[in-house]
Amino acid sequence: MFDVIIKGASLSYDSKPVFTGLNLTLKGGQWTCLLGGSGVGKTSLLRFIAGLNISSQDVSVSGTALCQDGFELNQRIAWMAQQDLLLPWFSVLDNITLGQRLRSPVFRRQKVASEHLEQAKDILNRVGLSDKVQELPQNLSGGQRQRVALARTLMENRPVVLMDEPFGALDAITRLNLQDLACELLHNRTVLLITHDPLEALRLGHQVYHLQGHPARLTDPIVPPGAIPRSLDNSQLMSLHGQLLERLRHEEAA
Ligand SMILES: Nc1ncnc2c1ncn2[C@@H]1O[C@H](COP(=O)(O)OP(=O)(O)OP(=O)(O)O)[C@@H](O)[C@H]1O
Repeated sequence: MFDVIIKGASLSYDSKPVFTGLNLTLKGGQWTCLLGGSGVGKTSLLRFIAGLNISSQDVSVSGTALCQDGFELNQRIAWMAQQDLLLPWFSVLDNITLGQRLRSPVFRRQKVASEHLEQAKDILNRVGLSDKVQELPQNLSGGQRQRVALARTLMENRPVVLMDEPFGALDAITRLNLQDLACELLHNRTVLLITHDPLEALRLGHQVYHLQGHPARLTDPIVPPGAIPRSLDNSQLMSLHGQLLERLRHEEAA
């Protein structure tokens, strides 16, 4: 397992800096959670790490995001967004194997290769959707759709997973269940999770950072005790939650 090291990350849109000189290490095989107010630059930082912010006339980018072992980072990343981004005319199976099919030679794209079919069925089983293989996304609940999105992320089988508020639109119980499932299935991956929810960050994060200010900077990390996903009946967690909410409230007001 390798760390992902972000050094001197700077990004401006139309000469307005969103963040400058940010340093952050995503520890290999651990979850790093990033909190921050709307518009502070969380998604921009995720895009920076994924190499999706290309310098142009309006966007200026500098700094590096590198794997500690020296290999290219962008081939090792899977991305999970808040919207499930499922194609409505494709079945669950076709949606989660889309990446594999797009990477096959053109004449084979219509059909899922047998090794991918087996892998997809195994993953759908693990996310509890083995009875929805041929279903269209419109016939699924919000939680089921996000489970398909998680299955698609797992199909990519990448060691680094960038998650942009993937549970944000779900009800409280579905959200807790999906947090637990993601934790189990992404065990040993290096995960960066953006969330607006301090409790989610404290349940899932080995390290929890807060991005704040203009240009944005990272606060020192909080390192909650215990294995993830942390239980909600853990009094230490609830006390940290209270402290973190107070801290966020004061920092936002400052
Ligand atoms: N392509 C763009 N061109 C110009 N400005 C942009 C562009 N993308 C984002 N911004 C601006 O950069 C800032 C950071 O945006 P970003 O999407 O990274 O914030 P965020 O913290 O992810 O917000 P949210 O939590 O609301 O999704 C915002 O002020 C936004 O308006």
